[in-house]
Amino acid sequence: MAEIAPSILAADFANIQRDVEMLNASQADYIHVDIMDGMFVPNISFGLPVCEAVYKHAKKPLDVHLMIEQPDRYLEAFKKAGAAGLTVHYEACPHLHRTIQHIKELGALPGVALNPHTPVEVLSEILGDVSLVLIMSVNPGFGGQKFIQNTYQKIAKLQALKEKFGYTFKIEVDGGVNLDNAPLLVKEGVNILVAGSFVFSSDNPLKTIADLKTS
Ligand SMILES: O=C(CO)[C@H](O)[C@H](O)COP(=O)(O)O
Repeated sequence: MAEIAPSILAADFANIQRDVEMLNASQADYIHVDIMDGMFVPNISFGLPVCEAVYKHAKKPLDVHLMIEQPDRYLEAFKKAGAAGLTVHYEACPHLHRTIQHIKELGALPGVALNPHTPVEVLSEILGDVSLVLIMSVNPGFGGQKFIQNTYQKIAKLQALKEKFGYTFKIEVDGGVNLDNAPLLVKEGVNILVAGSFVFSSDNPLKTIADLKTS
């Protein structure tokens, strides 16, 4: 059964406490927090104060996805703002090993994310050091985009590497996730499904989260 990480990016920011409490009452396993800086990605989402506000009400661990340049500058601050897991982008980290060690030293679970065009093989020397690999199934920056079909074979390749070397990291997929693609994603090896608009724009988010979990 997959774990579910609804993305707070798709919540109603004027009612953030209400939406976090809905997630607390749901079968969600994490709350996914998307940080965008307008540089690494073209959009700006929100920063530390919103992360702190979510953390204040959250009863689920915060899975923080840093879509920012030079993420090392903000690791400690996001850990203090409530991050249980900190995921950085391979494409934003010239010294990825150092960055991953820094996240571990802070006491957070280290994750690495890949943009759609980046092959999984670039992670071969770091896979033993991370708790999570996040495969972007849309180009990062915006919620509500169309799922990229090539993601399936990318996940299959990552799962094959995981099995071959006995790694323990979880595979997370993010972008355009819905009930049509979730079953095949889980079959290919995905452990955590991130879903934003599909959850928050549904008539019954609690049921949508439950349905995704059993997909
Ligand atoms: O990282 C993200 C965008 O960069 C979002 O988490 C992702 O797009 C989820 O939103 P949706 O489910 O609406 O596609």
